[in-house]
Amino acid sequence: MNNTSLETPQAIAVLGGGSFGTAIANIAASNGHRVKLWMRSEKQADDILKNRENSRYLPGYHLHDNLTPELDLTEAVQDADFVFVAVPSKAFRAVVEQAVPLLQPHAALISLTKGIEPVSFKLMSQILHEQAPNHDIGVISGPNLAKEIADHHISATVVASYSQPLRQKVQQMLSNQTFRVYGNPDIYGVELAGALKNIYAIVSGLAAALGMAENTRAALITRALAEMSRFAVRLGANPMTFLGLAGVGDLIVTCSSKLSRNYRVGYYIGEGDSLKQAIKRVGETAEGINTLRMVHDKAAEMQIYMPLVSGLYAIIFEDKPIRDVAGNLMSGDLAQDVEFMGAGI
Ligand SMILES: NC(=O)C1=CN([C@@H]2O[C@H](COP(=O)(O)OP(=O)(O)OC[C@H]3O[C@@H](n4cnc5c(N)ncnc54)[C@H](O)[C@@H]3O)[C@@H](O)[C@H]2O)C=CC1
Ligand SMILES: O=C(CO)COP(=O)(O)O
Repeated sequence: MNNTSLETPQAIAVLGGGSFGTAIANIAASNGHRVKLWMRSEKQADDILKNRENSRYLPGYHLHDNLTPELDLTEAVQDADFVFVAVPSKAFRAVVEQAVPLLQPHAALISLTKGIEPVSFKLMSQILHEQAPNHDIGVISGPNLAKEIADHHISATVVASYSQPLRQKVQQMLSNQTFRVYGNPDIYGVELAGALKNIYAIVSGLAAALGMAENTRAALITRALAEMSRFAVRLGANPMTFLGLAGVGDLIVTCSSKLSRNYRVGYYIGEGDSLKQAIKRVGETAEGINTLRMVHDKAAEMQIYMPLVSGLYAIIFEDKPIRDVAGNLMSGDLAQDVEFMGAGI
């Protein structure tokens, strides 16, 4: 990574011109950096050049002049000091494989993606470590609905990396009056939190469509936190990470807002749509369905108790009636509230 001060404009590439890639690219551009936003669609790139707007993924938001759309991957990354990857998890490896041979030796790679690779159960940072072992690597995750960021609502996020200089540079590069970036060295925990919360957003959307009360929402979010930290600790993450923005913060927002695509998938299923209809109706990336499959299988393999994951899986993939699943959740063995306090209290 280069050591120039961030008062000097940095060359930044953002790979993926969807809603989150565009929102983060626009923050960096507005902070004075030179940003190339790599995208596949010529139509979208033209739209940005002519109208300074990504009307497909982030309609109604003006994009800063420092942001340039780019269709050619080599042009996008060859001079970049920092490369942010914002494509869905299923496309992540293929995009990174193409980009890495084109990078400057000092370039850092930062994932914005909240998912798990199908089949391999790898997180995006693990793919980055495999593909680019000589580059500094980080991830960004937190309660960050792209439209609210673009709307300049006060928001906060977390950059996680083993490299303290990289954390600090990303904090400086992206922070502004309405966006505040915190650091965390627990890259695996931050990333796992961002992926897992999508499952509970679907549960919460589904419950909301069925008339969930506020007590119910609070119970659901809190038990989701217990369940996801139990899983993450067994996989080697630090449970304390789940008390931060990437854990509690992101659970609160995605389990409460119709701006979350995962919440909407659940909501539409609760209204009676099939999974296929719900995904089509959302029309954008909803990582939680793949994550649900992956986590369900991993929890079974490692014998980790995850009643919300099992319940949602049974509703979506085994056609179990929602009422039966809710009944089972309420009649499980009576348990301790905060399990990391130990059994002796
Ligand atoms: N939208 C949001 O509020 C947030 C999204 N994220 C995460 O960011 C990641 C990306 O999501 P969004 O930008 O929201 O998705 P999106 O659905 O808005 O856009 C996805 C973008 O990726 C592009 N893409 C898909 N496959 C590709 C490929 N093979 N090669 C090149 N480009 C490809 C699409 O053309 C599109 O531009 C997801 O993992 C999501 O969980 C994280 C935080 C907030
Ligand atoms: O991760 C997000 C907000 O933090 C966005 O959630 P969705 O992918 O469900 O829209």
